[in-house]
Amino acid sequence: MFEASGLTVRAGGAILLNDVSVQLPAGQISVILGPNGAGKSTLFGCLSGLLTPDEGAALWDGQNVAAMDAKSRAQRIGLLPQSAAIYWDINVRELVALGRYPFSGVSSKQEDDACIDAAMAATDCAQFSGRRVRSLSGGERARVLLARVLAGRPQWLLADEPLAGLDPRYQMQILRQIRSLAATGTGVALVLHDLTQAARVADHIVLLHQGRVFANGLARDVLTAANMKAVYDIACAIYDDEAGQIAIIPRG
Ligand SMILES: Nc1ncnc2c1ncn2[C@@H]1O[C@H](COP(=O)(O)OP(=O)(O)OP(=O)(O)O)[C@@H](O)[C@H]1O
Repeated sequence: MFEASGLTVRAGGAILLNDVSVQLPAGQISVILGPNGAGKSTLFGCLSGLLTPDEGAALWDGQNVAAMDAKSRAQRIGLLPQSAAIYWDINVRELVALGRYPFSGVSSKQEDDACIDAAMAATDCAQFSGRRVRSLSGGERARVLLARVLAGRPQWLLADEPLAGLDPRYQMQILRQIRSLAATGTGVALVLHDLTQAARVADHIVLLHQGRVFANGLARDVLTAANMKAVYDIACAIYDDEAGQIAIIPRG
């Protein structure tokens, strides 16, 4: 269980998170939604231990993440940041292999190679193995960056917009992979912007607005027309699809 307990983050005279408390169970997919600037990436900063909140704490099974040893935190929590910037023009396999860095000295080359190969297969990146990362398209890079995180076999995956730039086929493939990770007990939290994708994949949704939790629960209860109007200031049509899930169509 991951828990945000009363997280408050302030910067530059603004309150980025304001007393945010949520529980994110392992083995489930939690989707964090909210408008631009709502505080989603700031929340991931706190959950990953990269950002120390001014008040409150991110707790993993009761342990304060900010106080964890950095190496063991990196071995357990895989963070896919929102920015897809790549600063070194190394080859794709080398970049994915960086996901094994927290395990240097504790994992064998054979184990590292198996993790790298599996992550590249899961994201369909093996075909680019020897390519320079800067020669890849935006969607290809996004998959490679996800592969780097998966190569670390995290117990918790925090992925900030993992579907950004992916075509519909790869969106579905990556969501299938993420679902199967959760089914094996991995904790998963995703920031998404596509409301229908969020409804499809989420076990539960946390809707942030202006640094606060506006709603938290099942997709059907959170993604209501009234909540979408209040948070995004948009009108939405909400349909039941043939699979018994909801589709949310912004109408303007
Ligand atoms: N150092 C800072 N000083 C002032 N405001 C900041 C600072 N850092 C971040 N912010 C603001 O905090 C808010 C939350 O940022 P955050 O990146 O968490 O939003 P987000 O929900 O992830 O947005 P997006 O959907 O655009 O990625 C934004 O309005 C941002 O401008």
